[in-house]
Amino acid sequence: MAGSFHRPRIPVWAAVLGILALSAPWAFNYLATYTKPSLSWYSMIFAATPFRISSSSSSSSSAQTGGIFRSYPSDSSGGSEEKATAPFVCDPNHAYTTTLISLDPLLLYITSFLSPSEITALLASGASDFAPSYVVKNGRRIGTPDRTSQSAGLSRDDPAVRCVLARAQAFLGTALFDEARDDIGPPQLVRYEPGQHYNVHHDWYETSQPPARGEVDEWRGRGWNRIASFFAILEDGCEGGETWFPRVEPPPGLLTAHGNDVNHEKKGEEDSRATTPPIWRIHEDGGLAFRPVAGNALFWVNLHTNGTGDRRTLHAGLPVDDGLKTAMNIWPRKYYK
Ligand SMILES: O=C(O)CCC(=O)C(=O)O
Ligand SMILES: [Fe+2]
Repeated sequence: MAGSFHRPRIPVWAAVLGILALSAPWAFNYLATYTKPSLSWYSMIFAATPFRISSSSSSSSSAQTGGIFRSYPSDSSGGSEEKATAPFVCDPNHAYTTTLISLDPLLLYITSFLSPSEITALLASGASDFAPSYVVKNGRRIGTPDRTSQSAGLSRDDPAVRCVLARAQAFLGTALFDEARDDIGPPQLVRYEPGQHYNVHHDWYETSQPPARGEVDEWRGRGWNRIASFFAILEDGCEGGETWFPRVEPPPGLLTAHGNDVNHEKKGEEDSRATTPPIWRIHEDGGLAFRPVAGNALFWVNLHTNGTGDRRTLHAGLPVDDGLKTAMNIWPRKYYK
């Protein structure tokens, strides 16, 4: 019959496949939004799927931290996507300045220890490896409510990591670092979200640490301890999160010393000197507290000349109240006879 209408026949399997294909992106968005998966199954599925769900933040690159997708601000020195993905180039003449905070124990404040491009590269290098931070007790790694941040080990094969470690090693000089026997140590990133902290502690070990299993090198086969600490800030978009040294007494004039107002130079803000709080201050419970400023670092010596730990290096990462703080730890190892 002319004009009769024939309904097209769609096989049931084709209809089911079609519905699945249409709903897959929505399902992944739902998972990403309403679950906080630290689970590797999620990342595995996400990596395998042909879909990419765009982040709500358009002006930043994204990285994965412990299964949670997080945004980093784009490099202020770069900006375009092309620059962000350009290979890292180490500047062996990178300039920084130091302010002597305390002579005994030795504590220095280093301004511009890291450049913006180094920060970008270091964040990218550790981005996928964040896991709950631990402490080492009796040779074992344990989680503790004293340290609630997330940490990510950094590969020493990464060009940016190598570049910064070479700078740290040069900083130590021959007084603190013997190239033939000491080791700059495995570096790590540490990240604090609101409420996270690291209670008062020292970075040195009560007893020197055993060498890596199977180590036969004449020096590296001996015991070691952390001679010094570098604590460099990568991301400072937070309230709170000061690094506090309760047993370091400020020498006279320190609060108004050069270096305590450098933040305005870094950010290029003419009038921020009036509105930006100083970088270091006297803490209400004694000692000195340092506000996190990206690019800058604290450096202190942990051990007495006889190799025992200096208890005055006690310090804490005070709780981050809001935002995010990310930093890099470098703990040079001194090997002992
Ligand atoms: O977060 C801080 O301010 C200090 C961190 C620290 O002391 C450490 O990681 O050993
Ligand atoms: Fe520490």
